[in-house]
Amino acid sequence: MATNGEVCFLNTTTLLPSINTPDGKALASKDHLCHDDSAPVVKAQTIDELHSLQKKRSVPTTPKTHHPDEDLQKLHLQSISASLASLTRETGPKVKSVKQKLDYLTPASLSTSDSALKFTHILYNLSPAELYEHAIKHEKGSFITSSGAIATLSGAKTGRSPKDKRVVKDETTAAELWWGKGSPNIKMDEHTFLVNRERAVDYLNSLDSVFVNDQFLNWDSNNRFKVRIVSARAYHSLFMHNMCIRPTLEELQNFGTPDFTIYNAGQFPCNRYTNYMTSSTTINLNLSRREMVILGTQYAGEMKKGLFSLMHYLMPKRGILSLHSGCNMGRNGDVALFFGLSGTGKTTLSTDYSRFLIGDDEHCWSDAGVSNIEGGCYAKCLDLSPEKEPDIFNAIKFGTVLENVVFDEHSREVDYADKSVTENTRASYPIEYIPNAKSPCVGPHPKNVILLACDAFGVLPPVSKLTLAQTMYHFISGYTALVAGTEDGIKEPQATFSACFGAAFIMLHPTKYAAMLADKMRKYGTTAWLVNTGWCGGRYGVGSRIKLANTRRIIDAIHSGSLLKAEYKTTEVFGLDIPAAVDGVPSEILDPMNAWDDKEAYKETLKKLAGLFKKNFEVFANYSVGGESKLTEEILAAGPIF
Ligand SMILES: Nc1ncnc2c1ncn2[C@@H]1O[C@H](COP(=O)(O)OP(=O)(O)O)[C@@H](O)[C@H]1O
Ligand SMILES: C=C(OP(=O)(O)O)C(=O)O
Ligand SMILES: [Ca+2]
Ligand SMILES: [Mn+2]
Repeated sequence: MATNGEVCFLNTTTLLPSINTPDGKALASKDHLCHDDSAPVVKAQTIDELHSLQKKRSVPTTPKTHHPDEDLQKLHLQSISASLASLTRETGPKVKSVKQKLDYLTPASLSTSDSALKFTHILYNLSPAELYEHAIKHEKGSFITSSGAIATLSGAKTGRSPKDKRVVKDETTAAELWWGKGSPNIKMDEHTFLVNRERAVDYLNSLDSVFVNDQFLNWDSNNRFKVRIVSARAYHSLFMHNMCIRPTLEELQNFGTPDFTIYNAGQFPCNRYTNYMTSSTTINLNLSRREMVILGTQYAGEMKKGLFSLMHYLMPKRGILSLHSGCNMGRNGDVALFFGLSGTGKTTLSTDYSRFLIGDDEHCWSDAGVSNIEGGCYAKCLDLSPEKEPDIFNAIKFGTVLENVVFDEHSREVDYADKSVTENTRASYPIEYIPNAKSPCVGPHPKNVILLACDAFGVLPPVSKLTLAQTMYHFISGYTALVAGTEDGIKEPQATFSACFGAAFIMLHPTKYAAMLADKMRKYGTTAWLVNTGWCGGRYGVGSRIKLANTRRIIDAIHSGSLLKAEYKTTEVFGLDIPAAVDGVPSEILDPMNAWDDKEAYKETLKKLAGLFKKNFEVFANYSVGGESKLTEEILAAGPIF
């Protein structure tokens, strides 16, 4: 084919109409043949010139070459270069931003390897439109859907790999972190971390270009952190653009050195012969170096949840509680937190058209109130419908990353019911894509905390009011039960217990977070509720999942304060206080015993679940919560009795 300015002749010249030149003289002598002079002529002499007219000079989100403070500019580039330093490139690669044609930084040492001679283009804080183009040009499986979102594949991994997470155990972290049975922190040593870091950095440097995102964590301006994400895929860069807080141009120019850096070399495996590695996937956290390395998984959620782990270490040091929770606020300033494991409804229920969204997944509770850690949401898309979840549905537009969804090859219409790739289909979008998101994403102390459990056993009541001791018991337990397989036939629900509703992300012993929660709830007079977003009227296969509309009415009654005034009775075994009536909800479902036809089956299932709770709690029985023996005793007594 002909390229730029070259002409390729086809054997049809005799059929061609006359051609007008820029000066208006027709090339062919035959007059008036397809002669069209209605359109003005472009102001360009060459194709290159024409293309250069297309892009208007903008204020890039990148610190500019002609930044008034050249020293600052240079420091910034050196900092990016330093992030990518390795043994073969002592000062990092020669950094070049493709946008700006910057002078290359010359390495201090002589070039000793091919790697050191090679340029690596830095694609720095690109816009969503630029990232779309990169993804579509270079990343197989990237497509624009009919609503304007970008569909992508996360590769072999479509969910997190908690068994492949490693945390560096050094002198400091040995003493500070929770290690051993039940802990998510599987140790690795500093040397092995450096081996993996080098592997990731060398991989990234071997590419023609890498993406660098400089962004923030935490909307609480007194406790904000600067993060840098170095990645190889436009998908990862756009995902983090959406999920972290996006800096203003001014904030970016004064960014300086990041507090924490992620090296995402997810397409490249770790070497499984390396010490401490048990597969070709590894996610490594080094708190002393303030770095994270990802090898062998492209699932983008690892980055956001890795940063969340970091916050679970840094925040408690400052007396701030980090929580795996959604958060929203009513018009009167009443804040609610929604705790729960994956799939229990944090994102769905915190996104509520009648309330302000503060965040869907990660929050801090300090003496100043609550703050979102992130700048975006990460919603499950399976069976998403515009009727049931309009705000999330409408957020899936230009800029949104749609992971692992299936779409029509022609219309690019997404089929949200299709789980051919995975059940864990996801949408990542900036929080402002939700119309009533609050900006900044902060709020006063919570009036209510709502513990969500999706109970596929169907024995937990749709709603119950908790005492402080019960709140602690259920917070430390972190229960949910989902159904394992989707193959035909009824499958036994799988009970999951995950301390603090996020055991995969906590860094300290669960009782540390629980003590802080108890302390804050007492101090600020917060009420706690347990809401079952799972089955009622029988276990999975017999009963059915409680309708989202009913759960929403229950949540509305909590927010409005009307549920506080209801009449309560106490259930057997779990000793939960359940209301007799909730506005708009059929009363017969409120007591799970009523809802089950087979009362014997109910009692049996109830005891079975209670037994699982008891067994899970055994490991915590010897720990005191916040050094308060009275509270510890109360918590132990707040579990099921049978
Ligand atoms: N009664 C219900 N309450 C909450 N979610 C429900 C309910 N019934 C069905 N769902 C579905 O369950 C899923 C909850 O997932 P999500 O809100 O993303 O959980 P999380 O954010 O806690 O991981 C959504 O797909 C939602 O549509
Ligand atoms: C992103 C995640 O969070 P959640 O499912 O709670 O939304 C995850 O657990 O990978
Ligand atoms: Ca989760
Ligand atoms: Mn969520």
